[in-house]
Amino acid sequence: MDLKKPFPVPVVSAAAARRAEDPWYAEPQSPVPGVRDVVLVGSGKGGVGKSTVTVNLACALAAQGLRVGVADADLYGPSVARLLGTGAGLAHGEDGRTVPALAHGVHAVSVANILPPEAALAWKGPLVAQALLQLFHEVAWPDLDLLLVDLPPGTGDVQLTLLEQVPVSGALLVTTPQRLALADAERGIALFHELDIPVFGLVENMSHYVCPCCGEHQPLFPEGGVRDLAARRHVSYLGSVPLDPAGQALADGGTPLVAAQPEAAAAQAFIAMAERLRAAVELERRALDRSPEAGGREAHAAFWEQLLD
Ligand SMILES: Nc1ncnc2c1ncn2[C@@H]1O[C@H](COP(=O)(O)OP(=O)(O)OP(=O)(O)O)[C@@H](O)[C@H]1O
Repeated sequence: MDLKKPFPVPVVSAAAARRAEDPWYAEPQSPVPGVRDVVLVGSGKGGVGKSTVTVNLACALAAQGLRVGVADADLYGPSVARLLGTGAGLAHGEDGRTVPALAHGVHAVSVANILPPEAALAWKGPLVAQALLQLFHEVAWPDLDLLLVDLPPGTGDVQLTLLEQVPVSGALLVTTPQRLALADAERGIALFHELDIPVFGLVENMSHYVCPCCGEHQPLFPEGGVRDLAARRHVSYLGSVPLDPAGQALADGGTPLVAAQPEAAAAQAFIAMAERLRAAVELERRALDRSPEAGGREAHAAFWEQLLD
């Protein structure tokens, strides 16, 4: 490969290019059969714990009685199957559709289950879109209250494709407290807001360490940045998750902390966040019920503003 040549990836995604040509462009959105709410879990940067947060929130929501699924849309680094311990091979129904794995009360499918692993990294625009939509329409999802979608980090083609083609109830963003991570998280919020997708909140991960001897909270980075970002961009702060080395070891073995040690400080943080997320999804539903048609957007925004005041 000639490294002096520009890397042959378009700067603007295929979806964004279409959008740029025609500001009114919108692909038809087809609902995911049987799924009530689709909630995206995003992050500005990679490695901030987005997949860890996704599977632990899913386990917590399932333990609270919701029917929950996780769709791993992280084409470039799918890790949900590993984190839930579901392995790579999935069954297929008589109609040929993939049947999600069930682990810790959570139904899960990863792009890694559907695609040959070597293919995904080399894919661009239309193929990415095609693969993603398979995840929603060629999977035999059972009836679900909530389908959490683990996105790749950043604000790229996957996000735009999903937002154009799958009806999404809202999103949450995971970040660590470092300033670089915060700057990218802010871009993520901006993308969702620009596309009128409610942001249910910010999750602060690996912010502190809880001493196992005395229970003291020791901050690992400068404090307050995530809360400030949430306030500045008018989104909820869903809470902070401590760095938990034991949880990390469990995750590597395919058992989410919430399932293995629900009493651990990090697990308790996930459980509390799951309750806040549930409440936010319900509020969004009520807001939509009040303003179901286009043109009711002001009523919808007013509803949220009133709650955030
Ligand atoms: N609170 C935590 N305490 C300890 N380890 C954590 C915590 N959160 C995440 N980790 C660890 O950090 C690593 C990265 O987490 P994870 O894969 O969830 O990040 P990610 O944001 O989804 O990454 P990417 O999107 O780049 O694939 C993993 O090894 C995970 O176990």
